Amino acid sequence: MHEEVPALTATPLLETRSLTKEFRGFRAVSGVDLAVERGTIHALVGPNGAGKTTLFNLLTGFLTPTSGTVHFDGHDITGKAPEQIAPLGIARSFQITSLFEAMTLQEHLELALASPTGLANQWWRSVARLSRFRKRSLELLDQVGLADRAGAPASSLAYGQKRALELAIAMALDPKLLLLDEPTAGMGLEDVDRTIGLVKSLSAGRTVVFVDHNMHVVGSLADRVTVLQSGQVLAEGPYDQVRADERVITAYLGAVHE
Ligand SMILES: Nc1ncnc2c1ncn2[C@@H]1O[C@H](COP(=O)(O)OP(=O)(O)OP(=O)(O)O)[C@@H](O)[C@H]1O
Repeated sequence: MHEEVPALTATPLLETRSLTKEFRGFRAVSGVDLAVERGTIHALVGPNGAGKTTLFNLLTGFLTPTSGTVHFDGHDITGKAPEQIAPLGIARSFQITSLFEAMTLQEHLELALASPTGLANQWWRSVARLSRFRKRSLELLDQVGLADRAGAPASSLAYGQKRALELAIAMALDPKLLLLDEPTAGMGLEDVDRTIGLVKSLSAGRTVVFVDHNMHVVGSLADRVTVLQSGQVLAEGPYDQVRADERVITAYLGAVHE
Protein backbone atom coordinates (compact mmCIF):
# COMPACT_ATOMS: atom_id res chain seq x y z
CA MET A 1 0.00 0.00 0.00
CA HIS A 2 1.38 3.37 -0.87
CA GLU A 3 1.09 6.18 1.60
CA GLU A 4 -0.72 9.36 0.81
CA VAL A 5 1.75 11.83 -0.63
CA PRO A 6 1.38 15.26 0.94
CA ALA A 7 -0.12 17.61 -1.63
CA LEU A 8 2.48 19.95 -3.07
CA THR A 9 -0.28 22.05 -4.54
CA ALA A 10 -1.92 23.00 -1.25
CA THR A 11 -1.10 26.67 -1.68
CA PRO A 12 -3.69 28.64 -3.61
CA LEU A 13 -2.94 29.20 -7.30
CA LEU A 14 -3.74 32.87 -6.83
CA GLU A 15 -3.49 34.81 -3.60
CA THR A 16 -3.79 38.48 -2.79
CA ARG A 17 -2.92 39.98 0.58
CA SER A 18 -4.25 43.33 1.74
CA LEU A 19 -4.55 44.34 -1.89
CA THR A 20 -5.45 48.00 -2.20
CA LYS A 21 -5.95 50.41 -5.09
CA GLU A 22 -6.59 54.07 -4.54
CA PHE A 23 -7.60 56.55 -7.19
CA ARG A 24 -6.76 60.01 -5.83
CA GLY A 25 -7.41 58.86 -2.30
CA PHE A 26 -10.58 56.90 -3.17
CA ARG A 27 -10.18 53.22 -2.29
CA ALA A 28 -11.70 51.21 -5.14
CA VAL A 29 -10.11 48.02 -3.76
CA SER A 30 -9.41 48.03 -0.05
CA GLY A 31 -7.37 45.43 1.83
CA VAL A 32 -8.58 42.46 -0.21
CA ASP A 33 -7.39 38.99 0.82
CA LEU A 34 -8.39 36.58 -1.92
CA ALA A 35 -7.36 32.92 -2.19
CA VAL A 36 -8.25 30.98 -5.30
CA GLU A 37 -7.59 27.25 -5.00
CA ARG A 38 -6.26 25.27 -7.94
CA GLY A 39 -8.83 23.56 -10.10
CA THR A 40 -11.76 25.57 -8.77
CA ILE A 41 -14.21 27.98 -10.36
CA HIS A 42 -14.36 31.11 -8.24
CA ALA A 43 -16.94 33.87 -8.68
CA LEU A 44 -16.47 37.53 -7.78
CA VAL A 45 -19.76 39.29 -7.21
CA GLY A 46 -20.90 42.57 -5.79
CA PRO A 47 -22.95 45.61 -6.64
CA ASN A 48 -21.91 48.07 -9.33
CA GLY A 49 -18.79 49.93 -8.29
CA ALA A 50 -17.80 47.25 -5.74
CA GLY A 51 -14.30 47.02 -7.24
CA LYS A 52 -14.52 43.81 -9.30
CA THR A 53 -13.07 45.20 -12.52
CA THR A 54 -10.39 47.09 -10.61
CA LEU A 55 -9.44 43.84 -8.88
CA PHE A 56 -9.22 42.06 -12.27
CA ASN A 57 -7.01 44.89 -13.51
CA LEU A 58 -4.74 44.48 -10.48
CA LEU A 59 -4.48 40.71 -11.04
CA THR A 60 -3.52 41.11 -14.70
CA GLY A 61 -1.13 44.03 -14.35
CA PHE A 62 -3.35 46.59 -16.08
CA LEU A 63 -3.26 48.53 -12.82
CA THR A 64 -0.49 48.74 -10.20
CA PRO A 65 -1.63 48.30 -6.60
CA THR A 66 -1.25 51.13 -4.15
CA SER A 67 -0.29 48.51 -1.54
CA GLY A 68 -0.60 44.80 -0.88
CA THR A 69 0.64 41.79 -2.84
CA VAL A 70 -0.45 39.38 -5.56
CA HIS A 71 1.05 35.90 -5.79
CA PHE A 72 0.38 33.54 -8.67
CA ASP A 73 1.65 29.98 -8.93
CA GLY A 74 4.75 30.63 -6.83
CA HIS A 75 5.53 34.02 -8.38
CA ASP A 76 5.20 37.41 -6.76
CA ILE A 77 3.49 39.28 -9.60
CA THR A 78 2.77 42.45 -7.64
CA GLY A 79 3.20 45.47 -9.89
CA LYS A 80 4.32 43.42 -12.90
CA ALA A 81 3.20 44.43 -16.40
CA PRO A 82 0.53 42.49 -18.34
CA GLU A 83 3.13 41.16 -20.79
CA GLN A 84 5.09 39.69 -17.87
CA ILE A 85 2.04 38.21 -16.18
CA ALA A 86 0.26 36.66 -19.19
CA PRO A 87 3.09 34.23 -20.07
CA LEU A 88 3.00 32.87 -16.52
CA GLY A 89 -0.43 31.46 -17.36
CA ILE A 90 -3.11 34.07 -16.75
CA ALA A 91 -5.52 34.81 -19.61
CA ARG A 92 -8.40 37.20 -19.52
CA SER A 93 -11.48 37.69 -21.59
CA PHE A 94 -12.89 41.18 -21.53
CA GLN A 95 -16.33 42.54 -20.72
CA ILE A 96 -16.30 44.54 -23.95
CA THR A 97 -15.81 42.60 -27.15
CA SER A 98 -12.37 43.25 -28.61
CA LEU A 99 -12.44 41.50 -31.97
CA PHE A 100 -11.22 42.59 -35.40
CA GLU A 101 -14.44 42.59 -37.36
CA ALA A 102 -12.93 41.92 -40.80
CA MET A 103 -10.69 39.04 -39.70
CA THR A 104 -11.90 35.46 -39.86
CA LEU A 105 -12.36 33.39 -36.74
CA GLN A 106 -9.44 31.23 -37.71
CA GLU A 107 -7.17 34.24 -38.19
CA HIS A 108 -8.11 35.48 -34.72
CA LEU A 109 -7.05 32.15 -33.24
CA GLU A 110 -3.89 31.89 -35.33
CA LEU A 111 -2.78 35.32 -34.18
CA ALA A 112 -3.55 34.52 -30.57
CA LEU A 113 -1.57 31.28 -30.81
CA ALA A 114 1.36 33.10 -32.42
CA SER A 115 1.74 35.59 -29.62
CA PRO A 116 2.58 34.70 -26.03
CA THR A 117 0.67 37.75 -24.89
CA GLY A 118 -2.34 37.40 -27.14
CA LEU A 119 -3.12 39.43 -30.20
CA ALA A 120 -1.22 42.54 -29.30
CA ASN A 121 2.22 42.04 -30.78
CA GLN A 122 2.02 40.27 -34.10
CA TRP A 123 -1.07 41.37 -35.92
CA TRP A 124 0.94 42.88 -38.74
CA ARG A 125 2.67 39.63 -39.64
CA SER A 126 1.67 37.85 -42.79
CA VAL A 127 -1.33 35.64 -42.26
CA ALA A 128 0.36 32.98 -44.40
CA ARG A 129 3.11 32.62 -41.79
CA LEU A 130 0.51 31.77 -39.22
CA SER A 131 -0.77 28.70 -41.07
CA ARG A 132 1.21 26.37 -38.81
CA PHE A 133 -1.29 27.21 -36.09
CA ARG A 134 -4.21 26.13 -38.27
CA LYS A 135 -4.83 22.74 -36.65
CA ARG A 136 -4.81 24.04 -33.10
CA SER A 137 -6.97 27.02 -34.02
CA LEU A 138 -9.60 24.70 -35.47
CA GLU A 139 -9.48 22.57 -32.31
CA LEU A 140 -10.07 25.66 -30.19
CA LEU A 141 -12.95 26.80 -32.38
CA ASP A 142 -14.40 23.31 -32.12
CA GLN A 143 -14.21 23.51 -28.31
CA VAL A 144 -16.47 26.56 -28.33
CA GLY A 145 -18.80 25.24 -31.05
CA LEU A 146 -17.59 27.54 -33.83
CA ALA A 147 -15.55 25.19 -36.04
CA ASP A 148 -18.05 25.46 -38.89
CA ARG A 149 -17.57 29.27 -38.94
CA ALA A 150 -13.75 29.16 -39.08
CA GLY A 151 -13.51 31.02 -42.41
CA ALA A 152 -16.19 33.60 -41.65
CA PRO A 153 -15.36 37.16 -40.60
CA ALA A 154 -15.96 38.01 -36.94
CA SER A 155 -18.47 40.62 -38.09
CA SER A 156 -20.82 37.85 -39.24
CA LEU A 157 -21.18 36.37 -35.75
CA ALA A 158 -24.12 36.86 -33.44
CA TYR A 159 -23.32 38.44 -30.06
CA GLY A 160 -23.20 35.15 -28.15
CA GLN A 161 -20.90 33.66 -30.77
CA LYS A 162 -18.54 36.64 -30.47
CA ARG A 163 -18.29 36.02 -26.76
CA ALA A 164 -17.59 32.33 -27.47
CA LEU A 165 -14.83 33.37 -29.90
CA GLU A 166 -13.30 35.52 -27.17
CA LEU A 167 -13.29 32.50 -24.88
CA ALA A 168 -11.48 30.49 -27.54
CA ILE A 169 -8.90 33.30 -27.88
CA ALA A 170 -8.36 33.33 -24.11
CA MET A 171 -7.87 29.54 -24.24
CA ALA A 172 -5.21 29.82 -26.95
CA LEU A 173 -2.57 30.49 -24.29
CA ASP A 174 -3.60 27.30 -22.49
CA PRO A 175 -3.78 29.34 -19.29
CA LYS A 176 -3.57 27.95 -15.78
CA LEU A 177 -5.93 30.69 -14.73
CA LEU A 178 -8.76 31.98 -16.88
CA LEU A 179 -10.27 35.32 -15.83
CA LEU A 180 -13.68 36.02 -17.31
CA ASP A 181 -15.21 39.47 -16.95
CA GLU A 182 -18.99 39.08 -17.14
CA PRO A 183 -19.00 36.16 -19.61
CA THR A 184 -22.81 36.26 -19.91
CA ALA A 185 -23.35 40.03 -19.90
CA GLY A 186 -26.00 41.10 -22.40
CA MET A 187 -27.01 37.55 -23.31
CA GLY A 188 -30.44 36.01 -23.63
CA LEU A 189 -31.35 32.89 -21.63
CA GLU A 190 -30.29 30.45 -24.32
CA ASP A 191 -26.85 31.98 -24.73
CA VAL A 192 -26.45 32.21 -20.96
CA ASP A 193 -27.05 28.48 -20.57
CA ARG A 194 -24.77 27.69 -23.50
CA THR A 195 -22.05 29.82 -21.92
CA ILE A 196 -22.44 28.07 -18.56
CA GLY A 197 -21.86 24.74 -20.34
CA LEU A 198 -18.94 26.20 -22.25
CA VAL A 199 -17.19 27.61 -19.18
CA LYS A 200 -17.68 24.27 -17.41
CA SER A 201 -16.07 22.39 -20.27
CA LEU A 202 -13.22 24.88 -20.62
CA SER A 203 -12.53 24.77 -16.88
CA ALA A 204 -11.43 21.13 -16.97
CA GLY A 205 -7.86 20.99 -15.68
CA ARG A 206 -7.61 24.71 -15.02
CA THR A 207 -8.73 27.40 -12.60
CA VAL A 208 -11.35 30.02 -13.42
CA VAL A 209 -12.21 33.32 -11.75
CA PHE A 210 -15.21 35.11 -13.17
CA VAL A 211 -17.29 38.19 -12.50
CA ASP A 212 -21.01 37.97 -13.19
CA HIS A 213 -24.13 39.72 -12.01
CA ASN A 214 -26.36 36.79 -12.93
CA MET A 215 -26.89 34.66 -9.82
CA HIS A 216 -28.10 31.72 -11.92
CA VAL A 217 -24.69 31.74 -13.58
CA VAL A 218 -22.86 32.12 -10.25
CA GLY A 219 -24.88 29.31 -8.63
CA SER A 220 -24.40 27.02 -11.62
CA LEU A 221 -20.66 27.49 -12.00
CA ALA A 222 -18.95 28.64 -8.84
CA ASP A 223 -17.28 26.36 -6.30
CA ARG A 224 -16.65 29.43 -4.20
CA VAL A 225 -17.92 32.97 -4.20
CA THR A 226 -16.28 36.16 -2.97
CA VAL A 227 -18.64 39.07 -2.42
CA LEU A 228 -17.14 42.53 -2.69
CA GLN A 229 -18.73 45.70 -1.42
CA SER A 230 -17.14 49.14 -1.48
CA GLY A 231 -13.81 47.57 -2.39
CA GLN A 232 -13.79 45.16 0.57
CA VAL A 233 -14.53 41.46 0.96
CA LEU A 234 -17.96 41.22 2.53
CA ALA A 235 -18.24 37.42 2.46
CA GLU A 236 -16.49 34.39 1.02
CA GLY A 237 -17.53 30.75 0.78
CA PRO A 238 -19.61 28.24 -1.17
CA TYR A 239 -22.55 29.77 -3.06
CA ASP A 240 -25.29 28.42 -0.77
CA GLN A 241 -23.52 29.72 2.31
CA VAL A 242 -22.82 33.12 0.82
CA ARG A 243 -26.34 33.64 -0.51
CA ALA A 244 -27.75 32.85 2.94
CA ASP A 245 -25.46 35.39 4.61
CA GLU A 246 -27.53 38.22 6.05
CA ARG A 247 -24.95 40.85 5.20
CA VAL A 248 -24.87 39.68 1.60
CA ILE A 249 -28.64 39.63 1.32
CA THR A 250 -28.78 43.15 2.64
CA ALA A 251 -25.96 44.41 0.45
CA TYR A 252 -26.63 42.67 -2.78
CA LEU A 253 -28.43 39.40 -3.30
CA GLY A 254 -31.62 40.62 -1.70
CA ALA A 255 -31.78 43.39 -4.21
CA VAL A 256 -31.45 40.84 -7.02
CA HIS A 257 -33.86 38.20 -5.76
CA GLU A 258 -36.60 40.22 -4.17
N1 LIG B 1 -9.49 54.89 -13.20
C1 LIG B 1 -10.32 55.24 -12.20
N2 LIG B 1 -10.28 56.45 -11.65
C2 LIG B 1 -11.09 56.79 -10.63
N3 LIG B 1 -12.02 55.98 -10.10
C3 LIG B 1 -12.13 54.75 -10.63
C4 LIG B 1 -11.29 54.30 -11.70
N4 LIG B 1 -11.63 53.00 -12.00
C5 LIG B 1 -12.64 52.68 -11.17
N5 LIG B 1 -12.92 53.71 -10.33
C6 LIG B 1 -13.95 53.70 -9.28
O1 LIG B 1 -13.69 52.60 -8.45
C7 LIG B 1 -14.91 51.99 -8.03
C8 LIG B 1 -14.89 50.53 -8.42
O2 LIG B 1 -15.05 50.43 -9.82
P1 LIG B 1 -15.04 49.03 -10.57
O3 LIG B 1 -15.21 49.32 -12.03
O4 LIG B 1 -13.85 48.24 -10.17
O5 LIG B 1 -16.35 48.35 -10.00
P2 LIG B 1 -17.12 47.05 -10.48
O6 LIG B 1 -17.41 46.25 -9.27
O7 LIG B 1 -16.33 46.38 -11.55
O8 LIG B 1 -18.45 47.66 -11.08
P3 LIG B 1 -19.39 47.13 -12.28
O9 LIG B 1 -20.13 45.96 -11.75
O10 LIG B 1 -20.27 48.32 -12.53
O11 LIG B 1 -18.48 46.79 -13.45
C9 LIG B 1 -16.03 52.79 -8.67
O12 LIG B 1 -16.51 53.72 -7.73
C10 LIG B 1 -15.35 53.49 -9.82
O13 LIG B 1 -15.98 54.71 -10.12
